[in-house]
Amino acid sequence: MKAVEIKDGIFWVGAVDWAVRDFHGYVTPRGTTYNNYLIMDEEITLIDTVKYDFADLAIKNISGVVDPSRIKNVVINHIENDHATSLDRIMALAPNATIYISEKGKKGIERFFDTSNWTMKTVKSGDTLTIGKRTLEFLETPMLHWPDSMFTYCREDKVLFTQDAFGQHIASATRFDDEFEKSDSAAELEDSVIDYYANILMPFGQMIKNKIAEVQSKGLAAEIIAPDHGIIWRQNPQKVLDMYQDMANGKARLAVAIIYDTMWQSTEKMSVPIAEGIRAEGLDCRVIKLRATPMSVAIKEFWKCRGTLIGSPTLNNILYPSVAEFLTHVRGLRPKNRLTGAFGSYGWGGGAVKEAYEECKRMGLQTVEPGIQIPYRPSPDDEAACFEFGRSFARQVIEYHAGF
Ligand SMILES: Cc1cc2nc3c(=O)[nH]c(=O)nc-3n(C[C@H](O)[C@H](O)[C@H](O)COP(=O)(O)O)c2cc1C
Repeated sequence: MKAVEIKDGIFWVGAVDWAVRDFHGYVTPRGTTYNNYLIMDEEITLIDTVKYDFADLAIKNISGVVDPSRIKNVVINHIENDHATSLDRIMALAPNATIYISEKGKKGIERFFDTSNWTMKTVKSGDTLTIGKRTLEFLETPMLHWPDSMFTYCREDKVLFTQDAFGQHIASATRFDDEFEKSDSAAELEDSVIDYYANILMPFGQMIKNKIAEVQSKGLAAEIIAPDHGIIWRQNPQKVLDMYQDMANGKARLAVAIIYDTMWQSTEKMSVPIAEGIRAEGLDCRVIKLRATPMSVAIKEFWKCRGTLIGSPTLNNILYPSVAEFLTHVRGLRPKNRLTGAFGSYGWGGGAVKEAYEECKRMGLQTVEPGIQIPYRPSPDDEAACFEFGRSFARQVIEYHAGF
């Protein structure tokens, strides 16, 4: 994709990665993009770089607008490998450029490159850089989602460059929200925003709320939100701000996810009447077998639903490994405002359901107890009990949801 002007004199000069399917363990069925931006002013300024193996593409895009040796400033909003690892290639072309970066970003970038010949200036919230007609203002956003992270705001054009925040893993020939909604759909864009938030930003809800408030209180009104992945928000930047605000407030669907695994299908057999019980109370229900589903999809579905039932057989007294992996992954994401329960089949002593509850409580999630455990194969009576368990859980999810 060639450079695309996103506002007079401001160009997207990134790269589309159509092929990536595993992004540090996160499944990206639609690939992704590494966005960076070139501002053509008296001092030509590059905002972020791209993942190292896309450096040639990005440099080609920059060269389509200007000779890269003329870049005067490089702003690094985030040092993660997919955004800053072609910085050496840019600095080789523009060795006299000055890098603007947060203090923590500087310390981090020194772990990636020999920076001894580079000019680096650290910036903090409120610092500004005048590049000609335009002034850039920096806003540190620590832990959104790394300690070094910051936003850069172009005052005159009202463009907010937000690195990973408000991004999505979508490779597309379209660059903007309005274009993508026409070529694909608004629903797909929304789902990608939720997917990204659930898998990357879930732990940082309170910080997100604080930062959105800070952006508003500082009057950094954004006509364009330009993230480092996926689609750029120009038609309706408020939409993604509202979505983030809602998710940070714990918004969820009044629905239940059944997330399970099974060795010999008994736990799976239990999931059927449980799902029917949930439906009998009028709730939507998603059933997800872990080894048949990418982890990031299971996490997204967990996050979307107000209630989740964890299903696991007992293996050697404990949780089935894929279920344990899922719960460990979710624990790191520090979920809030979700109701949980557990079920499973066992042979003799059991143990998986007890462990599932322990894990949910360890995360501080509210639980519905007891769960339901069936020795070996569920009988028709057991299936009836599973149906009632599903109904009862759904009723409690409805009650719990009313508190939001
Ligand atoms: C290798 C192996 C280890 C097992 N370990 C235990 C155990 O420690 N405690 C127990 O109660 N059941 C144990 N079981 C029995 C299973 O939990 C039981 O077969 C259960 O019905 C399997 O549920 P599933 O069909 O959903 O996989 C074990 C089964 C296998 C295959």
